[in-house]
Amino acid sequence: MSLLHVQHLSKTFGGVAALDDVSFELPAGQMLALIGPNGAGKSTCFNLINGQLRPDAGAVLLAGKDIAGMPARHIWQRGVARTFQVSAAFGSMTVLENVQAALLSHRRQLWRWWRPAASCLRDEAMALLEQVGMAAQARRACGVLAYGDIKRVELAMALSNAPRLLLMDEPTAGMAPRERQQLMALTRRLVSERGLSVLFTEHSMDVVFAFADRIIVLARGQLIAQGEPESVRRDARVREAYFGSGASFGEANMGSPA
Ligand SMILES: Nc1ncnc2c1ncn2[C@@H]1O[C@H](COP(=O)(O)OP(=O)(O)OP(=O)(O)O)[C@@H](O)[C@H]1O
Repeated sequence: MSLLHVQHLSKTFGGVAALDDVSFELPAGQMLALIGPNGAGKSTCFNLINGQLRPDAGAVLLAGKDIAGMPARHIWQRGVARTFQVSAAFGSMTVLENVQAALLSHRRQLWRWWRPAASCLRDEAMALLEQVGMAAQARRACGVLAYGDIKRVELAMALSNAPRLLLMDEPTAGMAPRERQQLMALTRRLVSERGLSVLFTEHSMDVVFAFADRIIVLARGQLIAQGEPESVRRDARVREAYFGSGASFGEANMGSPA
């Protein structure tokens, strides 16, 4: 059984079908890329899976249990975490404090925040920072970190509820090519080590084709292709959706689709 099984998911906004009868699966321990031109329905799909939106129809099975329409917090408690394009870390707090706050929030122990930060789940936070290669910078304020390092901290924060499924919304947006590769290689390692499943949206095709085990492609709310990277790269409907022609994906970096 797949960890995530999306079945016939639909969502309409004022007559616009943002997602139209979409179905796909994500097995445990895999990275699945969700791609498509602007307005294809990627964010809507994410928001339906993590409970920010209720579907008009369809199911979202997490390990066999339908979570569609549950409050976002309940879905998070069931092991669905998300990273955002916009930074979720507090710049004035240290790296360690940000991860401690994420751990405390998961356990609904915010009252403990009034104690000295050092006593709150310090070892657990440090263990997470070790995993993302940020332990050495634990005492630095997030506000002074390089962008790629902030992304690592956010990854540690997302891991604070020991997720089974991690949703990553354009994880490498705004990063230099080398930083992109490093962040996704780290994500890949976490997937292997923790048996995590990752669903990610991404406009950078070099990242998608290098790191996705499988790819699903949306266009105007409909799933138009899915499969392994090479078959998706060759798919005529995908090229049509991206370029409106028979043009092919470049070998390296496509940049943002039109
Ligand atoms: N809250 C909303 N109210 C009205 N229409 C919406 C809403 N959210 C999304 N839409 C519409 O649904 C469609 C899908 O939007 P969505 O944001 O899911 O696409 P996307 O693939 O994430 O796009 P992008 O790559 O530009 O972020 C678009 O036509 C969008 O205008």
